[in-house]
Amino acid sequence: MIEVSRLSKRYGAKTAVDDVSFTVRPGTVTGFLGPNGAGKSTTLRVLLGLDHPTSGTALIDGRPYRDLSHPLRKVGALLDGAGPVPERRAIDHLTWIAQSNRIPRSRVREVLDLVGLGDAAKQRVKKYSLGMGQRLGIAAALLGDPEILVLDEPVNGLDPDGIRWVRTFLREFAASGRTVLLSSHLMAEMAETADEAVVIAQGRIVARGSIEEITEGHASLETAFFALTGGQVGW
Ligand SMILES: Nc1ncnc2c1ncn2[C@@H]1O[C@H](COP(=O)(O)OP(=O)(O)OP(=O)(O)O)[C@@H](O)[C@H]1O
Repeated sequence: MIEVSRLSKRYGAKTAVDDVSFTVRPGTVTGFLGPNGAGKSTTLRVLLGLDHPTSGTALIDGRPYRDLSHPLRKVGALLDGAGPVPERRAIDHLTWIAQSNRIPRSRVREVLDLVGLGDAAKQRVKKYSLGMGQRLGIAAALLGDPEILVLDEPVNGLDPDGIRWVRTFLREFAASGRTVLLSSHLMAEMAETADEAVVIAQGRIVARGSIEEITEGHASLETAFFALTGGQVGW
């Protein structure tokens, strides 16, 4: 369970996240939606202990990320910009993460097979396509066989096959009773993948609930989104 409660984050005079509260329940895929600059990445960074909140809390099973005894076994994360060293082979990249987190080496092969990179395990990461890179990021998030996945824009750059693969994977992951929080700019995709959504604009929550609740009275999740966020440009 993820519980964000009255979370605020200011950078100098700029309020990036303003009194944000929401929960993400096990067994669901929850979409985190918002225009550019809305505060999604900031919220996820605080949740993952990469940044300190100005006030409020972001807890994972009742604890801040930094207090988890085996963080990778509890939460797997894919954030923008946290890529592997391009010269490294994929298998070495994952082995390094596994070893530094006391995860058995055998798990590296498992996650590579799980994301469909088994045959490309020994290629250098710089030879990977964008889609392969995203799969490798998801493989890294899965190393600890976590109960919770937190993914920032996981389908960015993926082709339709790749997008469908991520969707099916996340649906199955949640169906097994685990928890998924993912941000995405792709409304149609989010409507297919998520059960619940949290919509943020200018640092504040403007809607949360099931996709059906948020879409009610609108032609689609996308039109609901534009109505809720004031049709801000930048999408
Ligand atoms: N380190 C920082 N210093 C100053 N301002 C920041 C910092 N990080 C984020 N911000 C500002 O906080 C606001 C929220 O940014 P954030 O990256 O969380 O938005 P986002 O919803 O993830 O947007 P995007 O979809 O573009 O990634 C933005 O106005 C951004 O410029």
